[in-house]
Amino acid sequence: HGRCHVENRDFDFIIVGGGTAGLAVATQLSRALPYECVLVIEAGPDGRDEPKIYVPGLRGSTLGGVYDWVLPTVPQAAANGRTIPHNRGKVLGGTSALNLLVWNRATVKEFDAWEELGNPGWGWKNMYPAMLKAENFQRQDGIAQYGNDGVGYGGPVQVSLVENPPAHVQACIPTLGNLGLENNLESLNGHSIGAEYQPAMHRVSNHTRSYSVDYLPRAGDNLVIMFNSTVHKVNLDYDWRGTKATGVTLVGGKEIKAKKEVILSGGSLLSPKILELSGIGQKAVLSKAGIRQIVDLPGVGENLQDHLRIQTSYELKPEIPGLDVLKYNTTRAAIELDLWRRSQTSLYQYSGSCYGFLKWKQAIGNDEKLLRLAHQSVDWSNPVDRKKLSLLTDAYSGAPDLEVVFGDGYIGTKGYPAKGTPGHGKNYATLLGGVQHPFSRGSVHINGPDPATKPIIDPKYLGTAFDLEATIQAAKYLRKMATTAPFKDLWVSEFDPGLSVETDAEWETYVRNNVFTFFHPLGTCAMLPKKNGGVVDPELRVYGVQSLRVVDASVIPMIVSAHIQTAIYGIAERAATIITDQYRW
Ligand SMILES: Cc1cc2nc3c(=O)[nH]c(=O)nc-3n(C[C@H](O)[C@H](O)[C@H](O)COP(=O)(O)OP(=O)(O)OC[C@H]3O[C@@H](n4cnc5c(N)ncnc54)[C@H](O)[C@@H]3O)c2cc1C
Repeated sequence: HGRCHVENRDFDFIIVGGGTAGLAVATQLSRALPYECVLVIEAGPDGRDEPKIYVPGLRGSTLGGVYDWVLPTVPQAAANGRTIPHNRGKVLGGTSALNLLVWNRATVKEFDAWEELGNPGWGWKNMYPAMLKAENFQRQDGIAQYGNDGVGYGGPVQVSLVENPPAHVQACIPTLGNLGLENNLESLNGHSIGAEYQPAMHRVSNHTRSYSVDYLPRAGDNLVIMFNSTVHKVNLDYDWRGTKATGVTLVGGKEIKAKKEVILSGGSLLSPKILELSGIGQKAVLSKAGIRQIVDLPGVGENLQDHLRIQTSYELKPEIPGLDVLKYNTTRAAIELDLWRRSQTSLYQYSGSCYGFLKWKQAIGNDEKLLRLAHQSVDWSNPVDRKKLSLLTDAYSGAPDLEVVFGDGYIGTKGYPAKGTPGHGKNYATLLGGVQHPFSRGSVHINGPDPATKPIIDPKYLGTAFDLEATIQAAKYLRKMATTAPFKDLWVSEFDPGLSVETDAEWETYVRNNVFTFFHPLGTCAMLPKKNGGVVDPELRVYGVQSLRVVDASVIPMIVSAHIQTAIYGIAERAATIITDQYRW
């Protein structure tokens, strides 16, 4: 078109944040509305030529670096005052450029819960096809790890099962089988309970990360991206008739107009910040920060939910090959990277893991204590809590309570042992446990009027009696997995926490010192009725403001039992359909 140019002062749509959801919604709008100009404003650089991003085996190496916002929580009282860092992508693709590649899906009843919480059209019936649109499932030769149902074809994000899992990952299905969990070959079809290999966002042709930037080749030339540009706030016009978003102001003062809409896709820890800096939010938060309130919206930055994670780790027998060798042996790492570059079998192409999803009863037998604590931990006035409780107590909900992961390499909270310390030069397997529906609910708010200041993040980890006990039970179940064949025959010693940890009190201490995040913060601009703390309506429009939507993980009303990117792509796809229907003539 040529008429849509990055130097323009006005666009039809401005998308704030070129991340996971942002690039998906922007691309789909540009295709469906070819006569409109769509601008994506991304705070970070392009990054598509960065090996640390596109080599699957280098995943994790960007955390804490230049492509990461690094947003720490405030000290978490119930986690012994520890601060837990939240990594967030500050680069094209957002957090999909930094994440650990897991591609899985939550269950039918959980998406139906979103709908039942007051959001017509957001149940499984609509979310499932929207999620499938994002993906292209690739079957590799000779891989029988997945069946047929539950995967999509023809979408931009390339997903596949990964060849040659290491021995300790291969032990997953038989070990969980010996604990009574059946192999589930179609775990992405809304019924995830079982033991399963799941796809990774991995392009088979050249073994690279596939992520939200893979939407862009499908975009029209009416889509324009502005890099290294941070939005300070949304510009609002307001009078007695109401409030309307008219564009954005960048850090540095430049203003850009949006003739139709501003769409916030800054992610769950940064979209609330943009709303608050614009004067949309809770009175007390805004006045403390010295921001004049324009729209009173108490839900902004509240309802923060996340998956609780705990892990145990095992030093592998010397004859079991592991992936930590890439950390301690630079010569071997260089050889493997060279093999990867020449498209030959390499440790750097490996990007998968194997999982179990369970109800508590399957994991621990007697779940009475946990259910009792759940009843005590619920905020009965909160519909989201009541929904979580009903999924937890319904033995037939099909919504798992516990996720376990057979991870490759050392991924404990201490970090891989430094050179010269005990444990260096060894290979490890890490088992991870995730509590799927914790009851603690936190918040994220601005810390003053300066857009350069990081937000105050308080997830209140382990903040309820249920959350603490559930995390302890998760940790104990990991030990049970580790001591079950065939996994038990692969290791020589338990590195974290160490087999001396046995009593309930010892496990509690371990959990408080090591509880971590699965990096799934969400819910901070929740799609809920306003009276229930909602920030956006079922069309993702911010209450009380015309022409302003939020499209990212912030709108998720209730956390679901899966890694959340498939749900985020589904949200972006649905948002694009909703917006297009409004503007197509
Ligand atoms: C270490 C880690 C591992 C993970 N592993 C997995 C996994 O394996 N599987 C899975 O499903 N999920 C995983 N997740 C979670 C998942 O990746 C994220 O939930 C998801 O990518 C978030 O998408 P989003 O669109 O909400 O936000 P993001 O993708 O974070 O996008 C937000 C974008 O907005 C930009 N932005 C923010 N503020 C501004 C501003 N003011 N101006 C301009 N631009 C701005 C940011 O730079 C960013 O590009 C992981 C997360 C982390 C951190």
